[in-house]
Amino acid sequence: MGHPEEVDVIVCGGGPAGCVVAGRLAYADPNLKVMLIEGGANNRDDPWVYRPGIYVRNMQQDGINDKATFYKDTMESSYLRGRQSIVPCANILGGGSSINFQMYTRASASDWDDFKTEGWTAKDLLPLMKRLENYQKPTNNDSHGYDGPIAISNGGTITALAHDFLRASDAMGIPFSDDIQDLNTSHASEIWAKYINRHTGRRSDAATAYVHSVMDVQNNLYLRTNARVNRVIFEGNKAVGVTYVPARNRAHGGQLKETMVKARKYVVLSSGTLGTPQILERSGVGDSKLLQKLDIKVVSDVPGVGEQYQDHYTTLSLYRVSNESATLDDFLRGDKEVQKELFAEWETSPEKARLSSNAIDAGFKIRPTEEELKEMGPEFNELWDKYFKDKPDKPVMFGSIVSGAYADHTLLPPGKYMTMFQYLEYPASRGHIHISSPSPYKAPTFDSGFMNHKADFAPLRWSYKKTREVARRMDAFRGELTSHHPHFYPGSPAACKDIDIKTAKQIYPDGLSVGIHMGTWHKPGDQYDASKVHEDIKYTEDDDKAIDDWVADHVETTWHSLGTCAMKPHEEGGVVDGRLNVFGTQNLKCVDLSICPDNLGTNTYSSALLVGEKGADLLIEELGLKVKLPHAPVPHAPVPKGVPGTQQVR
Ligand SMILES: Cc1cc2nc3c(=O)[nH]c(=O)nc-3n(C[C@H](O)[C@H](O)[C@H](O)COP(=O)(O)OP(=O)(O)OC[C@H]3O[C@@H](n4cnc5c(N)ncnc54)[C@H](O)[C@@H]3O)c2cc1C
Repeated sequence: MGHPEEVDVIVCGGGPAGCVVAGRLAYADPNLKVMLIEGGANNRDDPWVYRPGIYVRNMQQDGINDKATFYKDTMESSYLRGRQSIVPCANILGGGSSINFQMYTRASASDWDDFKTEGWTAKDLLPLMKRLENYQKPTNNDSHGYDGPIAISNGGTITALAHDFLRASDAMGIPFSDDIQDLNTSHASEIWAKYINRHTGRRSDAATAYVHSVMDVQNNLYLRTNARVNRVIFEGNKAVGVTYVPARNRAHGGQLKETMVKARKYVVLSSGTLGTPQILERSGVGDSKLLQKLDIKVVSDVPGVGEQYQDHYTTLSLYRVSNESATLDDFLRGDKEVQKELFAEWETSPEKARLSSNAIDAGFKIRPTEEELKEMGPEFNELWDKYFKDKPDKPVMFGSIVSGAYADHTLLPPGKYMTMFQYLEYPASRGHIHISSPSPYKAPTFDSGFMNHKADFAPLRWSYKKTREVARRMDAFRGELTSHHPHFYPGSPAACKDIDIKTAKQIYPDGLSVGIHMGTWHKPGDQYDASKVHEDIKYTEDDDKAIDDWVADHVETTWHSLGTCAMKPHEEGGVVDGRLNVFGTQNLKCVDLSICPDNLGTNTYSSALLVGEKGADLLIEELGLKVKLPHAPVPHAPVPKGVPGTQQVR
């Protein structure tokens, strides 16, 4: 079917927010022509998308079929000891939801209230949070939904390591709770839920849920993939269409081959936090000084475009676990037999397969105690007083356990691992992204801003210590992988100890070299003793410095970019108003996580969907339509023989 040259609404970017907008609008009125233009490939029936357990592979960059765009800091950062950080972001239909780790969490109520925008309080948004969910876990509160298109469950399996982690966390003063995604809990642990349908064992991505579902039953949603939106076309300041180019320019020797599509009613930018500001700037909306320098005609002078880039920051620490532990390491290493077994298990019984999981089965949200606060230094305490003290629902850090090493296995010795993810939810640091040329093929100027505010070191240091104490108290703990920890002075009581000799000998029973070089290359850990009572490790100032250096060397994105087209007044650096209209333009909205004026304490897929639902409501209202509920039935990926073509809902 050929695509029309004019439609009613064009949605630029098929991430979670864009998919919600395009799908909801098209489903609301079969006569409304909606076009969704996505820079990456179609995700439909892609086994590297719908099988949950292979998500790690999506972070490989092979230059042929990349599912992500890798944004690299343009300059070396003095805050990262000269490093240039890399922020991968989705380049595929479904956006982050097609490649992400599928961890389900939600923002705290005060996060939305802090937007200070009419219609955006947590109370206003709660019905939309429910509307998007097909929640498949038992729960004891009324904040979840059951008839929406996005499935949330515990996946096919929960490892014993996760239970071990929860018990050890409890011993560290972090109580277990049924559900810490109730918008209020800020210090507790839980079985961490996943965007996986428990009936089908499939990833619950936004394109399958909102777009493929509608395209299966209606013909008014036009999907263009591998097409990069270049710019918005304006008549005066009214958006009347867009141009797009092939996502790769190799075919045309670098020449711009633009195709134009007209929009009778709206142009919606949903190209994500790093994509949307670039389209705005190429279209003449941004800081007039930058635009004039690049010879781009100014449509609206909005200096906030591309500013206030935010993320969450993570460091990962790796621990050895007992050889009996169930982990994904052999699968991830590429052991052919194990891969065959796990893929076969997933094919035959996806509802209980090990691959119907991300192996991230438990986690916690934490706030420091008064005692801990005293050790976190003046910069963080100032931030605490301003930001956290009066908002008891805001956690400072998240921590979660991966049953396996989230790492490049060629860099690791043999054996089994667990990874502690510790991530900072409300960093004070800020970055920016701006185009460096009017060409959509030229890399932008990007500064992630990671760690450029000193207050961000203390919570990362604190949570490293906290997760280390949890790890040491776990039954499966068998040492620290020293290469993936801070480099403390060898004589410090805080110095890491690696695998104990007994566990090492189990790995290489006939090995002749196990345990040699003790004290130089290998400082072995103590042999496992179930009766051991653990004392907290004491850290000196030098030890803290070692942790801070390690943070600077290794801190990285959690892929939770937001904030570059903030919803706040123009004079305060805002880009959109409360109805998501871009200042100084007509018929142009931004609907994705770029609109967040402040951070959200959550893994951000839930929030991207929510912003999409809110944007869809605003558009549907302005078009004089009504949202059609429930949404179109969500298809399987791919439809297996003898199984109904839709996912079951509760
Ligand atoms: C590797 C990774 C792991 C993550 N893990 C989790 C997790 O476990 N749990 C969680 O809750 N969240 C996670 N997230 C975050 C979550 O997926 C994102 O917050 C969410 O996808 C953001 O949605 P969005 O709609 O704002 O933008 P995006 O998802 O970034 O979507 C933007 C879309 O626009 C397209 N695009 C960009 N520029 C153009 C252009 N010029 N023309 C056309 N199309 C364009 C992109 O290809 C992309 O599809 C993860 C993200 C990543 C990348």
